[in-house]
Amino acid sequence: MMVVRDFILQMSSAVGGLAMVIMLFRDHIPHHFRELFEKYSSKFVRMVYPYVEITFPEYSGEWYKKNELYAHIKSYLTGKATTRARKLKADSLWGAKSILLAMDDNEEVTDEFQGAKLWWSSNKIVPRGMSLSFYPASDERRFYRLTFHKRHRDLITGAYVRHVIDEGKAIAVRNRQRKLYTNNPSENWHGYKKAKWSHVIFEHPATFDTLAMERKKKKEIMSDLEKFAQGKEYYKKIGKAWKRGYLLYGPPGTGKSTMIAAIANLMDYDVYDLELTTVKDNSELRKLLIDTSSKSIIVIEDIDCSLDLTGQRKEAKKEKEDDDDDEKEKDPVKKVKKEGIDKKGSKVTLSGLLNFIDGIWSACGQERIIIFTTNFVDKLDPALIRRGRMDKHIEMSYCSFEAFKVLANNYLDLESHHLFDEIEAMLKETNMAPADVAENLMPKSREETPETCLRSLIEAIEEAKEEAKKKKAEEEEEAKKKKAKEEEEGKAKEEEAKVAAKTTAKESKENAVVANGEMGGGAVKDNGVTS
Ligand SMILES: Nc1ncnc2c1ncn2[C@@H]1O[C@H](COP(=O)(O)OP(=O)(O)OP(=O)(O)O)[C@@H](O)[C@H]1O
Ligand SMILES: [Mg+2]
Repeated sequence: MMVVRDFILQMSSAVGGLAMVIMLFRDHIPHHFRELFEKYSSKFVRMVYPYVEITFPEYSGEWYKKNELYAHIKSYLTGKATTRARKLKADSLWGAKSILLAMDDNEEVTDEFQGAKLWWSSNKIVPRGMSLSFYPASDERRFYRLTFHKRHRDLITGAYVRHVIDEGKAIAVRNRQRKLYTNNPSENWHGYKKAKWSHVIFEHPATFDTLAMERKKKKEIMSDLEKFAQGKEYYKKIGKAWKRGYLLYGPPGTGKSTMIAAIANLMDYDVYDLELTTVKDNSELRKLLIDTSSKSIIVIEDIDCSLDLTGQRKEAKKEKEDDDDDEKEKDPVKKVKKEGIDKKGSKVTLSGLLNFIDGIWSACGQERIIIFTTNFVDKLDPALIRRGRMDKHIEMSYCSFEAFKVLANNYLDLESHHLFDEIEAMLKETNMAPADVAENLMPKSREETPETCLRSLIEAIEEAKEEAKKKKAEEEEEAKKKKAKEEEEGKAKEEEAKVAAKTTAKESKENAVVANGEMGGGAVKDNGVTS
């Protein structure tokens, strides 16, 4: 069949060549023959070449978004190429057990579907004038071409394409390595390494089982996630984009990052770790968003430190700084500092970020979770974390006894121990982050036993308790001093005010005397009384 098609292809190109020659002499053909000629020549070509071609480009749309169809076809053809293509390209997947063999450029494989034969070819368009280079050009355009007989048009454009997509998706899931992405600075969005995101294989071992947290809270989060994963139809019904926002807040070392890894592992999602400070402006932020895939978690860690997101209050401060501009112009050091900040700093604004989370752009792509983490939830603008944007607020707290038991089980394989009661009482009185508890529970040498680890934890809690006491005493002392100072300042101000009032009274008296003296020297009123 392949030979027959090649023959037909050659024939049709010969006919095309003939048509070209005729076109050249077209002007010499009498006018009334010309129309007839054009009509029948195209009919003739269609008769001789009864095949239909569909192309599937790698990038499509105005912003060259990655075409998901292309990715599905690639996965689908990976299976076919391994057994049928002559020229294969080994796609290495870091961390994968085996290499993936894909069709090389300009290679062709045949496929069959319900008795219909079809051909897939892998192509690329290299822009003209491109010099020979080992690396692919940035504007190289890749695409797959599907060719089939026109009598199978309905079958291929309907059932077959659906079959390719489903099969491609299934193959992708089987070969899938979850990825951890981070955004590239926009200077790297062009050229050979053009990509908005770089990735490594996601291999974090944290799970909800290993997460130290109260069982009830854990269960609640897990069922929220499961409900979300099954919510496709529900979100459609309520007219909401299929995404959910989580805000994880709490002191350092309480497991916020660990929780993100556990969520990714539970949901089987990719993770996009967005470094906001390298995003120049809102438009870049939007481009990054549309380049993320479905079934993913978009994370912004330490959101309070990432940007100036406290909104209006900071604006006022900025205005004040602008007022000082004259002064800065005079001081060269201040001037350089100010210009440096203006040029380097990210111009992503609060409203840009709000749009990123739930603007109309956020609906492109589906099944996405957005997670913010912070140590200082009170610092954030309420607009940023209101429900609907950050749907679920999760407090990651200091280690409770229940959380400790999970850690003891993880680190020491202990379900119970006679020291547990003591630890329970101590943890009630002292705040200690799970990270610190975990560090103490981890045996550092062969000699260490569960008992010694628990004892070292008890010591650490005692130390932390002492430390907290000392800190509290210092704070109280500081507060006392501050109060005394304020009182002293208040008294001094009062004294100053009294002195000032006395001086003013004295001065006004003196002025009155002077005025009287002047009036007495000559000003006589109508009634003859001097004033
Ligand atoms: N709740 C927890 N369950 C299990 N391990 C924890 C938990 N909290 C902390 N850890 C341990 O402590 C380490 C630090 O935790 P993690 O990085 O998740 O804290 P964090 O809350 O993200 O801190 P930061 O606010 O400083 O980013 C982790 O590698 C993990 O081993
Ligand atoms: Mg963290």
